[in-house]
Amino acid sequence: MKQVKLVLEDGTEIEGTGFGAHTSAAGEVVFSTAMTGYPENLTDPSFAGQILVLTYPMVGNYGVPGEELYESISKIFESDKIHIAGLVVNYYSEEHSHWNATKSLGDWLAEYNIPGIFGVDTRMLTKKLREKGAMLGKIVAEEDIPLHDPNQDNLVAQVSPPGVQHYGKGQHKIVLVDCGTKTNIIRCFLTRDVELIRVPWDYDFNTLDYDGLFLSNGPGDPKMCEATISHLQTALQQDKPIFGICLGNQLMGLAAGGDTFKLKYGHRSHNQPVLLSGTKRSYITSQNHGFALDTDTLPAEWTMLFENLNDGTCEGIKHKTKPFFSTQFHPEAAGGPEDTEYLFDDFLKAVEEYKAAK
Ligand SMILES: NC(=O)CC[C@H](N)C(=O)O
Repeated sequence: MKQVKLVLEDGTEIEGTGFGAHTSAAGEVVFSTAMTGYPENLTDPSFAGQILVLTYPMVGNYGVPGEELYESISKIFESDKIHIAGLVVNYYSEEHSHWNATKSLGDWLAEYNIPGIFGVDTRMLTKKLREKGAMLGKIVAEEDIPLHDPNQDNLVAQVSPPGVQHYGKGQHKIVLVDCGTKTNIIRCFLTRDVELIRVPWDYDFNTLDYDGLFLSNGPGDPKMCEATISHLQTALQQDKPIFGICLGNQLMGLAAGGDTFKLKYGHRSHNQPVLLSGTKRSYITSQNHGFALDTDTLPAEWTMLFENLNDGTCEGIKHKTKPFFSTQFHPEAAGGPEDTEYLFDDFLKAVEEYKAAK
């Protein structure tokens, strides 16, 4: 293992030990306070372009599970590769032990040419990111490289699949617009009565025959998804149920005529409290986002569905009369609490009602 360093755009330089691939990488440095779930986090396409700091002090101790398939998608991972640009941890546990581990975290990172750095005071680093906001940064091994802002790239186009795929044989035909979907969203649909048509981010789904539309999570600035927003504006003219998660929530808001903004340092953890509007009921949710919808910009036919109890930001919206709703948090979890998975049932109930009325 060799010495490497983490360099931030404010000039901070932190020495540490390299693990994973011995290479340099640049990206946006963000932190997650989730205590477990690195196999899920690292393969979540929403992390594309980001150098991820995990605040949990010991990482790697349960290794990395082997690949198993469920209906041709991964049973365990959230996509078929690692999407983060780099990983920053305090203590890397080189020795792992878990019943389904097949390799170490370091070997897995190396397989995808992703660098990691450990021996970093992640508390100090997280405080800095909280005070100054998410910053650009780089892990530097042998070769110095320039900083790079991934939010200037169309990351969704990079992670979205090239073609259409079909799954399941259920009675409700759902189109999943894949802007970088987590596979647990697919699993959540396939354990219900659904036939899923998974289409690329810029596919004109209005040409398809379907019962309900789903908008996935995905990386980067939602305003980059112009094609999706424009197709969605057509779908919003109709009455077919629409459900969106995370990036899907931001796209729903943008298509409705609202605006998004970049949060100072985002929400990335498994314990974000949200309030269901009009009730005193709160849920603990899994989150991973750096942007948010500005609810003040929502047109009059829309209303806030969930609110973040830490900072008051928008955690979901719904249309006042049509069956359209979306959440900024992750009802599919993976990792994190599954308390809001019932929203998939609510969506399919809306689909049933729509079909019955037709
Ligand atoms: N998980 C997601 O879908 C993230 C959405 C968007 N890229 C954000 O950071 O806010």
